[in-house]
Amino acid sequence: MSPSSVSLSSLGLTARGGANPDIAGLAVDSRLVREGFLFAALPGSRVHGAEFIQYAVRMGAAAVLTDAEGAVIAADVMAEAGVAVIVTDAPREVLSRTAALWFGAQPATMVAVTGTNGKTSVSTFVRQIWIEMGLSAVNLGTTGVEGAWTAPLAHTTPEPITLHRALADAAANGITHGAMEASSHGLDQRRLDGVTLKAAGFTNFTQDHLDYHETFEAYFDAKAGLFARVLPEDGTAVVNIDDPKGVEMAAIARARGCAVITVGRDGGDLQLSGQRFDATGQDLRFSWCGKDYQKRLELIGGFQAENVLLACGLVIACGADAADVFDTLPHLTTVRGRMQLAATRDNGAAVFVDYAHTPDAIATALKAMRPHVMGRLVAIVGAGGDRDATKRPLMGAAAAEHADLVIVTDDNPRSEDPAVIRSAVLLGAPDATEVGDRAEAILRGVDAIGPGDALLVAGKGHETGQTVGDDVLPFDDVEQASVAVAALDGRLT
Ligand SMILES: CC(=O)N[C@H]1[C@@H](OP(=O)(O)OP(=O)(O)OC[C@H]2O[C@@H](n3ccc(=O)[nH]c3=O)[C@H](O)[C@@H]2O)O[C@H](CO)[C@@H](O)[C@@H]1O[C@H](C)C(=O)N[C@@H](C)C(=O)N[C@H](CCC(=O)O)C(=O)O
Ligand SMILES: Nc1ncnc2c1ncn2[C@@H]1O[C@H](COP(=O)(O)OP(=O)(O)OP(=O)(O)O)[C@@H](O)[C@H]1O
Ligand SMILES: N[C@H](CCC[C@H](N)C(=O)O)C(=O)O
Ligand SMILES: [Mg+2]
Repeated sequence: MSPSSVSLSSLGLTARGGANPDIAGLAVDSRLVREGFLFAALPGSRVHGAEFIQYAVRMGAAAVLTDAEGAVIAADVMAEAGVAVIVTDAPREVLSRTAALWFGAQPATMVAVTGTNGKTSVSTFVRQIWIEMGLSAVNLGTTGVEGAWTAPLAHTTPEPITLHRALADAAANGITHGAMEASSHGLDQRRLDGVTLKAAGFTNFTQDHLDYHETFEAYFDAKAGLFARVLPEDGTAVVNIDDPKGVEMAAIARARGCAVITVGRDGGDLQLSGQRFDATGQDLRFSWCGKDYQKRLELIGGFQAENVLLACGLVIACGADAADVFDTLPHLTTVRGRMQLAATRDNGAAVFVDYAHTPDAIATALKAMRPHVMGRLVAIVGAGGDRDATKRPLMGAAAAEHADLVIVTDDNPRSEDPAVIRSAVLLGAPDATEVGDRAEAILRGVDAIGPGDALLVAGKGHETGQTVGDDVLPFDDVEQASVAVAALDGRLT
């Protein structure tokens, strides 16, 4: 739990001129500053936080943490107000470490997972394995804080004050184990640099978020920060080496003296050697330290086995006995909105909801369904507004290549014109049917599936809203799928 107030120096901060006021709280947004707070005035994409120092001072800020540019922008205001000023060329990193010290406790065993796809899945499986082993655990990320203790989160990797408040609350509630997602934005903005990790995981690297990072190199460098900087030298990197970028991540971690556990189909310390699929799941064969194992997984999709084995590697890296870890596999359950069976038609055709929102995830999800499906595969896809626009035609193309029938619809158009987004997706899927209204698209998709067929509703997964402009309209793919099935099978009263 955070203290009521501590001196600036006990938070490891040195102010210009040696001022050392008591600090009563931390804020990154001037509107949240209260009497005695430290205000972190960070450079932003739209504006420099230093523009709000005057406001923060009026709210009672006792200290300001900023960079050289911020110090220049607000020099007069700060001199006149007499606040303590800390200037650093790494204000985000310093804020993370300060937040860790301010909130104090975090679960003693923490792991973080990065990669384009699979972060939520792997961190959820890590948490499920720990709980199956009798430990008190949570996962933190896109789906909020879940597990032995729950709380909502607005971001996949929250900014450091929110993150460390959540970790301290978890620790205060007796949580000893935590698995978190490290998004590329979060890593780039040093949001998790104050978290003490035992292990870090890497899933895969494909296209996403180029609107923010601009180049693949910058996107890779952001993710590599988990292994090059955040993971301590006595920590363990657990990497998927089927992805060439995983081999690079392993080399980055090894060069710093970190231990490395490799996971893969083609080789690796933890190697997946066989998979047999059926209607409700799959049987896995794999090896660890020269010993073979065979386990049942009640999960749909070949890639989920990769996620599960990466999760096993992370739990083993934290000190668990491997055989105990593998014994939990038959008890793992679907991650919310990830290859989730949402409804089944009277004719046996199944509707799955999945969070695939990148070209690679759409291809992976559809390919993963094939071995479980005898008939045709129908896909419903759409792309988000105010997000990487270059991925749109590629998402359409991935659906067209791997499904037998494609319906293009809306997925959080946000501030953009939904018709423009759909036409970009349709460039990659010219034969697709365009149905803007997502509920109608789901109804049409459900109507199209006969015996042995399956429908994949991609893009929204666990989400419960459709963001149009600034409004979030209630919308849940799982619920809509059930409604559509009930309506078409005459089960609505
Ligand atoms: C693109 C991005 O990451 N933006 C982050 C960034 O905001 P920004 O650069 O746009 O900030 P700005 O509006 O220019 O303002 C600059 C500074 O002034 C401050 N300010 C602003 C207004 C005011 O009145 N007072 C004030 O103090 C702001 O708090 C900010 O620190 O710095 C802010 C403070 O640190 C973050 O909250 C904000 O995350 C926003 C909320 C966001 O939506 N981020 C998304 C894109 C994100 O991080 N997503 C990933 C997705 C992961 C995935 O899909 O894999 C995630 O981890 O969730
Ligand atoms: N190992 C994997 N390889 C390829 N695709 C995957 C893998 N795991 C999950 N996916 C696909 O990516 C989608 C998102 O999965 P998940 O939510 O676990 O990823 P994430 O990395 O947390 O995404 P986000 O960036 O939104 O936080 C899934 O619904 C599935 O379609
Ligand atoms: N965390 C991802 C989720 C995308 C999900 C999809 N439904 C969309 O809105 O694009 C993002 O914000 O880019
Ligand atoms: Mg996620």
